[in-house]
Amino acid sequence: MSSLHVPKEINLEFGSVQKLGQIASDFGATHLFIVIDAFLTQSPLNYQDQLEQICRKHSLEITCFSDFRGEPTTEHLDEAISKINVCGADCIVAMGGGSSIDLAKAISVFAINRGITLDEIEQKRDLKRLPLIAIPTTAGTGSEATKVMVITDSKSNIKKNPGNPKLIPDVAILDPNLTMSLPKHFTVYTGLDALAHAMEAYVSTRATELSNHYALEAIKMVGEALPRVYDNGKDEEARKKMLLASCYAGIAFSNSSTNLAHATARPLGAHFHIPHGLSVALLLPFVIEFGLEAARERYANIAMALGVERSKNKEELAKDALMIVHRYNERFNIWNDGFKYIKPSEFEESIPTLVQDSLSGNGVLTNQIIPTDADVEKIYKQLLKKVSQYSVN
Ligand SMILES: NC(=O)c1ccc[n+]([C@@H]2O[C@H](COP(=O)([O-])OP(=O)(O)OC[C@H]3O[C@@H](n4cnc5c(N)ncnc54)[C@H](O)[C@@H]3O)[C@@H](O)[C@H]2O)c1
Ligand SMILES: [Fe+2]
Repeated sequence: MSSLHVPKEINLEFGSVQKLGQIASDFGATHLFIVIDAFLTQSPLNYQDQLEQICRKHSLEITCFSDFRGEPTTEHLDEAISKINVCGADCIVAMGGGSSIDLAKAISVFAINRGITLDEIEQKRDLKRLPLIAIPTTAGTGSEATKVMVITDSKSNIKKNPGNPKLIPDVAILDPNLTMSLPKHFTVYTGLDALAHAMEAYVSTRATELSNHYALEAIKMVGEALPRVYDNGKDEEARKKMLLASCYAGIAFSNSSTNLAHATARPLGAHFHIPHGLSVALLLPFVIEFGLEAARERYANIAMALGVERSKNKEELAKDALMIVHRYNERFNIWNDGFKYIKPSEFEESIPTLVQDSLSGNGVLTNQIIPTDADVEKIYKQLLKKVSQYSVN
């Protein structure tokens, strides 16, 4: 049976952030705890001021939490919980990329479940949380529509990603205006993350008819819009398409799964502080190569969604899907950017740990072929070889 978990409401339009006050009032909220990326509170963006104005019109009290940088950790979460315990807000709003939305998801749970641990969240069927409204400002994670939150445990330095359908935000507000300021490099990192979500969801052994629909639509939209937003960040139509693609890709993987590209990328984020989208983009081509034979027909369909001519045979089409992803990495400077974070000798020494961390979670169990330690080691070595070529250029 195919079933689909999605937010109760998704708004997609330029200017839709203006609806926040009304949406929160409809929940009966009186005091919003706004988790906002620190960068977005600064001039010239001043999104915090904009939110305050929108909320004032509806007589909503607000408390902002923006004391965090980078991807969220349990330390950030503890600080936020201390703050919300004092102000007593009754609704959480997230504005930012996946980092802000995931932190907001965690706050919505930990604010009313004293003593719960990240590991317990996945198992708890009747998980309660505060109402949650998500406003993404990157087009990549789709966290506004997913049941997953990614938080690094500050003690173990492991990126944890508990999933529970109760974590899906109640409302997603997709306002493409908010993504127009995203710099080129984050535009492609996050855009390739969305592509990876959709591709991995589509080739997963947990894929369903419903998740496949969202996955293929997302792949098609990324293929059309990502090169356009890379060339011109002010292309409004393409920005809107990327935001929708990211949301669809989120729905796809949240109702199917991600796979080996995410399982191998997560330790790169934790050990080398590589931005999430970049770490996934660096590994995706090698992971596709590993699974190409086993999921040939699926990769052929992906190639067609990316616009490759249908007259080719399945084997050629599947290889084209791989070639397109390699081409994106060249065109969007992914290898060069990867080299800024990966120092070859340090990376080589870490490979055994990276392999162990990738295989320690359940992230590889839905791969068409379950990889061995040696398979994962080979994937990291392929990446090392590739970025090493850039060190001499
Ligand atoms: N919950 C999920 O379903 C899910 C899925 C994939 C990834 N993730 C997690 O999400 C996090 C990454 O999120 P992300 O890729 O969206 O990046 P991010 O939220 O970390 O933001 C990346 C950078 O972009 C900046 N930024 C954000 N919006 C901007 C805008 N409109 N204009 C200018 N700058 C802006 C931020 O300040 C930050 O420096 C990681 O922790 C990753 O593991 C979660
Ligand atoms: Fe991702």
